[in-house]
Amino acid sequence: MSLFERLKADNLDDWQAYTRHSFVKQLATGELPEHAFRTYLQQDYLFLIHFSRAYALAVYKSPRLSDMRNALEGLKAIMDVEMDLHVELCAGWGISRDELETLPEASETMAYTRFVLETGLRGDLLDLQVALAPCILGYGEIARENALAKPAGPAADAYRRWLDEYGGNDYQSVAQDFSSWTDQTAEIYMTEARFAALSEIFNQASRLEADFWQMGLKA
Ligand SMILES: Cc1ncc(C[n+]2csc(CCO)c2C)c(N)n1
Repeated sequence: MSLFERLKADNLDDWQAYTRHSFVKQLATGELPEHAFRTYLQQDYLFLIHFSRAYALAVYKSPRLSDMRNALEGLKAIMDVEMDLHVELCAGWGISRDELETLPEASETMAYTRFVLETGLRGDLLDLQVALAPCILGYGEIARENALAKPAGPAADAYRRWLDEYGGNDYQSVAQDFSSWTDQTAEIYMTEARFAALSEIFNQASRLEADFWQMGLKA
């Protein structure tokens, strides 16, 4: 069993409150109001800026050169692929890259990103990877569970594009590689005594993910 599977099993209720959140369900059917998605995506752009910093911290916290390379690949995937999706979708609403960068940051965005950064700063690479795991593995799971969804309505194209991005083979292998990389780090740092503290980090990050969806819904 991978470390991720153990963490998920230990936090199943909070995990599903995140991955099966009504934001996700409404996105899959197309019922999600477009302004909810737009608010989410704009905040997510700011989120990804700080997530890039967290991956840069993962380079710094890497015990081996191979870990540094994995962290660097993750950093590049966010800055070269994922942020472009946001820019592309926001361009469809007439919002430029410059405007995205200067948006006021919501407290949900601040809470989640600074939690991840702080967890990485005070801990080792394994703590940081566990704080990143709900984000990276959750989106992979959400896209898989909704692979057959056919969103309807005015924002259907944007919702389909979003689901395809994370459901595609490229992203699915990013998620799989991240899980394997975390298992490799666990071989160095994991002890049974640490599991409870790691599970707490995983739980907090999963709840902050659910809050992030809720921020979009309440917009
Ligand atoms: C709130 C929030 N949670 C998770 C992701 C997904 N995500 C963030 S970084 C990353 C790795 C890219 O290789 C992925 C998939 C997101 N965008 N926003």
